[in-house]
Amino acid sequence: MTGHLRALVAADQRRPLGRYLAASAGYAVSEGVAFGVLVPLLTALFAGHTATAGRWLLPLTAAAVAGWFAHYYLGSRALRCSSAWRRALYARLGDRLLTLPLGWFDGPRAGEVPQLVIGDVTRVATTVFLAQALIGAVLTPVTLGVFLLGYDWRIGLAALLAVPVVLVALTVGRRVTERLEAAQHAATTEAGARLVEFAGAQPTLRAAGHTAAGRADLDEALAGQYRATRRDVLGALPGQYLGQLGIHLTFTALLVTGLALATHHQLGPGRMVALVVLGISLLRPLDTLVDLGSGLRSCQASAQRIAELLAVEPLPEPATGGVIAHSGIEITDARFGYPGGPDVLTGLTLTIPAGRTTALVGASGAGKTTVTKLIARFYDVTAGSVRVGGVDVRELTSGDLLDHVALVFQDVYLLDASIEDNIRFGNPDATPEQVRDAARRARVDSIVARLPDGWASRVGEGGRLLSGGERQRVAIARALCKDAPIVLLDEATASLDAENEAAVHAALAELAVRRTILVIAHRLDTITRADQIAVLDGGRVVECGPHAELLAQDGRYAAFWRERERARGWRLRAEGAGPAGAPAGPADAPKEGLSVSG
Ligand SMILES: Nc1ncnc2c1ncn2[C@@H]1O[C@H](COP(=O)(O)OP(=O)(O)OP(=O)(O)O)[C@@H](O)[C@H]1O
Repeated sequence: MTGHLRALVAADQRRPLGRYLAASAGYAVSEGVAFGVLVPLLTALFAGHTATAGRWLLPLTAAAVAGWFAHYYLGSRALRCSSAWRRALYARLGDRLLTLPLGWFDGPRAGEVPQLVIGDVTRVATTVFLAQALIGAVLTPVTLGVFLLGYDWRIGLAALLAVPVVLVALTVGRRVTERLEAAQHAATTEAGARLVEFAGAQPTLRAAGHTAAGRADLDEALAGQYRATRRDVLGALPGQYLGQLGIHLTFTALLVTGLALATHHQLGPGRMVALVVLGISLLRPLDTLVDLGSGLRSCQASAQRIAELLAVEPLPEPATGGVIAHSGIEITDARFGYPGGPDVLTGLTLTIPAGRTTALVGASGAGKTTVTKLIARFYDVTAGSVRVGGVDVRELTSGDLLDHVALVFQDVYLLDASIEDNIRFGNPDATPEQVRDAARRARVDSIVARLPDGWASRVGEGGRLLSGGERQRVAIARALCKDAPIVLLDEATASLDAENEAAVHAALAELAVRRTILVIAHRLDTITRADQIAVLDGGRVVECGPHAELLAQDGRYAAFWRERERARGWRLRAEGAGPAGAPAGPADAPKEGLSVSG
């Protein structure tokens, strides 16, 4: 066991695993001994010395019985070691996932978690079985080699010289097969992906009347898969037979050596046959050895992925954090950039007063979401500070910070559970009355009224059975249920129908009572109702104040506002004059400058 694999064995598992490996070694040697004893037994039998042969039967039987018990013991031990290792890895991964910086889940590795937990852990745990097979494939031939050299150095030497030849033949054959299998696997994956894409695009393609579009890509991928499978089937055969050819040639060479010795009366026929059989037995496990090589490489790759995740450092935090004195937030001269990227915030300063609503506006990519993530400490600023309730977030425990903050994302993720459970998720200790009250205030009760099973209706994975606006209302109810004094909210950009729009606004108004709200505002209504509006540009707050004050400043915000007013007027005219279903105008077009919709 090497490198990352060894590093994944916990201290308390080392001893039982060591015992298991030692027992595997004992078993492998005893197998070699049992084969080795066959030689004097067969020699005596061929020579007609049945009494001598009978005497050799005793150690042979003893070795066979010991081997049987060892095999049984190893089987149950392997299962126990493997499942204990799997449990320990799950526990370590679970602990690590709990302490990973929240920002990690934003990054490219987050998508690998299911593969890591399901595939990689299982693969690493099966190394226990591979290790036993590996030990057998090495130690049994070594033992046989020792016996063979002791019985007849010439046949022993011939068999040992054949080892590298057979190993090279098997390895080359295996490489050829693996390369072809990899190409075939890639082609199959590609064809599968094209098929899924083709199926997924059907509604769009049919709606646009392009039923044949996308078919060419799919046909090409299927043809590629057929070609790769054909190459694999035809090309893998020589690869597979190359190794076998090596073994057969070696068998012939051993037989010729034995026959030559027997012809020159240097070896009896019985002994010659027994030694040749022993020589072949020495070479057989090499096939397994080469097979195990590729299995072991994939286990090591899995171990490396797990080790990399376990090595991700949590953000440092104190054992006992400071005391959050109020629900105001101060961001001072904050700089931040995502790993490997340019700075998104370049010295941002913003005071978010307690109990008030602050709207963040700015062009797409200006860093509005990033500001909320720094407050919830998904990441740490690289310079400057973020203070919540007067305390730097780095001096708070993550538990304390997240107890005070509720997050309502734009792409709300709901659990595939009932609406009630989804709301309770914000506060597992909430009473049924508190849950219903939060739901009522977030206008979720009207959603419940139209669902077939009422409160018990499941919302589907991610909440797919609800509309975007409805999902956000459930998320607001969840935040109300949590009753955190600070709410960070990314308003839905999706266009909402009139009922949802009104309900979301009513829910937001409930949320704003007594709470500090930082809202990434996309709607003019939300912006104008905010106590203050912070305009982000170039990684800084360039203007901050109430709507009327910012308009009076006649700066960036005022320019944006005039633009929106013009767009709204244009839209009203277009709606009044245009044909039914005509585009509504710039209000629905991709936004330039500040990101809001009217
Ligand atoms: N996890 C991430 N890793 C790397 N870069 C990121 C990540 N999240 C955001 N960014 C980049 O940081 C910049 C600011 O992104 P952010 O999401 O904060 O902007 P935004 O103002 O909220 O934009 P929008 O209004 O479009 O949501 C963008 O250039 C974005 O590409």
